[in-house]
Amino acid sequence: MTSTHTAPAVQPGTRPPRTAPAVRVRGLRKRYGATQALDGLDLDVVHGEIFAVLGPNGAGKTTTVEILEGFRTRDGGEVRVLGQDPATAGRAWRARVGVVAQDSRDLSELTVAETVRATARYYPAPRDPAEVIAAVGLGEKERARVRALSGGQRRRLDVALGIVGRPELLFLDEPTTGFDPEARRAFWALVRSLRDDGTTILLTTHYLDEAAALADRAAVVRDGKVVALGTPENLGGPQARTPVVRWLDDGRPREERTTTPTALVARLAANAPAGEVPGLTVTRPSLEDVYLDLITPKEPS
Ligand SMILES: Nc1ncnc2c1ncn2[C@@H]1O[C@H](COP(=O)(O)OP(=O)(O)OP(=O)(O)O)[C@@H](O)[C@H]1O
Repeated sequence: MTSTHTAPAVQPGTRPPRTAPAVRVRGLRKRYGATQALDGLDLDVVHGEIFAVLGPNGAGKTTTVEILEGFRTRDGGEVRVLGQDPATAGRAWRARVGVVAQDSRDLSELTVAETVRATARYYPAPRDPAEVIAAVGLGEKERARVRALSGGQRRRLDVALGIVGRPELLFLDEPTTGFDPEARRAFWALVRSLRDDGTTILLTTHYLDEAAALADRAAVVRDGKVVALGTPENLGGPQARTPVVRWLDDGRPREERTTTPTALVARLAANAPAGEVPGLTVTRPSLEDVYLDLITPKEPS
């Protein structure tokens, strides 16, 4: 059972507006043995936006994010994160970057409050640990030992540890895995409040509704390359969201994409026996439909 909570706004920051991109990646390459994990990946993340990286298992999302975080080496390509190369950037740079990695950290004997306070000490201008604990909905658990937390609560602690240093840029790698629906919505409110506070956020997620709800822009990665880029509404281009009319013609399935589905349905109805078109449906592709289409390898025509 998860406690009810709303995400309070994080204190407004006073960062100056920036014109340089927060993240700039050109031609990123990484190979593990026979696997070409990244194959010339390009990415730009603008200051102050929530940017989602989408893609199937093994597409190269975590490899990309960990190179940007300075935790993995690259074989080739240019990378700038907050103006520096993460491969050589020092401690001052690291203090400006927040990381919520896929794997939970193991600090089992400490309490939630001790863990967040200990992490805050590493940063020059941390957020108030108590406020951060409340913001992630762990207020009632601050005296609990980390090992006694549920999986979803531990994930929220990961988020608290990622934001307590008041990062300019926050990496969230599949942050809501294991959250119940209410906790996800509270987390989304928290992420939006961080963005409104001026934090740039790079998010990887398998939840298309999460990307649609949060992202200002999204990239779809497949086979180590970006195959589509845009806002959640226009990803895949205008064609991708064109309504699809499906019906049965003498028992055989038919479908047609059209910007004037009403006219097509009227034509079909006029020709149908007794005016009923068998198996008729009209659907407007969702972000999930567009995404699944983008990641499906196409047969060469
Ligand atoms: N340390 C490693 N050693 C060998 N191969 C690796 C290693 N890390 C990743 N790979 C391979 O590189 C490719 C990209 O992996 P990566 O973890 O970046 O994908 P992902 O998009 O994050 O996947 P997921 O959605 O499953 O987290 C995969 O084929 C993976 O098996």
